[in-house]
Amino acid sequence: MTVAELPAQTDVVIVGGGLAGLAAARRLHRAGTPWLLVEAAERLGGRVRTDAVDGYLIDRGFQVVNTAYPRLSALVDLTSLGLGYFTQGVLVRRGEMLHRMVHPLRDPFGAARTVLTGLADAAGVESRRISSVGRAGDRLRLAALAARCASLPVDRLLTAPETSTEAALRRAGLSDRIVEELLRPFLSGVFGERELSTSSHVFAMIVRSFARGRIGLPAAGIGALPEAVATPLPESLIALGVSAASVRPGLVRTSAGAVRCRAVLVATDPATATALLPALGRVRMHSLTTYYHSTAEPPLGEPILLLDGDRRELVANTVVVSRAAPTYAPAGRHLVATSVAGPVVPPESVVRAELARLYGRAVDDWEHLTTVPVPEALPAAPAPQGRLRKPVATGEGIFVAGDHRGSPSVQGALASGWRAAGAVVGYLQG
Ligand SMILES: Cc1cc2nc3c(=O)[nH]c(=O)nc-3n(C[C@H](O)[C@H](O)[C@H](O)COP(=O)(O)OP(=O)(O)OC[C@H]3O[C@@H](n4cnc5c(N)ncnc54)[C@H](O)[C@@H]3O)c2cc1C
Repeated sequence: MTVAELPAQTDVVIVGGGLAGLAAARRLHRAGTPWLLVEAAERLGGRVRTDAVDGYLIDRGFQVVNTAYPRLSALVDLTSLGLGYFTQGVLVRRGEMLHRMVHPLRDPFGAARTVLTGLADAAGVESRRISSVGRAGDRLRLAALAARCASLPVDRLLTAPETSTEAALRRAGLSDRIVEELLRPFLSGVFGERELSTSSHVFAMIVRSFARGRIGLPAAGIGALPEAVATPLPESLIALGVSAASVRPGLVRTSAGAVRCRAVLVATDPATATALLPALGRVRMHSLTTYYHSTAEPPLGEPILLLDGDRRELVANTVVVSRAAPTYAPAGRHLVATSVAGPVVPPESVVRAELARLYGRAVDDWEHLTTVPVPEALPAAPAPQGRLRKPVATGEGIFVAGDHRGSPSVQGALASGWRAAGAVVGYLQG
């Protein structure tokens, strides 16, 4: 729809065309409720987008599709995305050695196989002496935790006593070593914070999806995700480049004029949602920065996340993304994505030195393509959250969705949009 065609009236105005707004539109569309979506940017997707630059696919920060997200697979035929998958498990750098940690549920007794002695393994990893990450019993405890999160009903997980993630890891009996060498670096890249102050309920949902699903990247980049959610929606009901300036019951004022409506659904980023609806209160955000490098000689032979077990607390993870999805780099080149959690954006030279240590090889000839800082990447969800699924109705026909209304994730955003649209339909029928 062009800006000039903005209707003066509709039943529901959705503000924001990220995953939450698009999921809401899908539900309203299915219900046959007239709606209009206004999106401030010139394209849909919000925080989930991909730029094609000189033959590389540069996602707006390293982020992945998890096949176990239930709302995602309900809205999108995942096979249509041409997903390239990452290896299940991770590599951990500790001193001179790289350790392979296999997926705890696939191989709960696999500690011995974290050992690679002298021989190069499938990833081309060589290690010099026998050791492992964590202490005896850690793998079994980790497997038990994963099995519990994978098998219990979600409601049970979300009504279990709530603590910080750090406290939940200690309560599960995991050793300081496995927390510091594996879990803290891994989770810092998921939460955007190293303190592990994030609610144990969010942690349980994350573990559940990692235990039940696989992670991968769409062949066309992560931006293919919102495109796929939007595919069944008529373009004539979506106004790009139109920003909502204010919302009040029955009226949305936009940069292209006012639209009267029966209900408003605010599905913007958290900061804009609070600006439009101050009663929501401020939402603190966590930051993530991704460094993209290109190389002709990839440091690993498989698509596996490499973590820093040396407690250097800078790089959360690094991965050759083009090993999972070869479309991410032009022929003869590979794309390496390296994530740093927190508001500080270290100079590329500092990150490059860390990459040389982590991969155990010279990286001087790697080309730095770009650094993508996302200061407002994920809403903070510290314990106690109380209800992880926050109310979506604010009263007088105004509704709110977004990853700040559920778990800070793709699933949280989609589910909140779906839930809010359901509430809107009920309100309009009521
Ligand atoms: C670097 C990074 C890595 C991540 N990694 C993962 C991951 O691996 N797995 C995972 O599950 N999640 C991940 N996430 C989180 C996930 O991307 C978000 O939770 C999700 O995209 C949020 O969607 P949303 O619709 O709630 O908000 P947004 O994507 O922020 O969408 C809000 C939309 O509203 C629009 N808007 C704002 N103001 C206005 C206005 N006034 N008028 C009209 N429109 C407006 C914006 O332009 C935007 O399109 C990651 C996020 C980042 C940034």
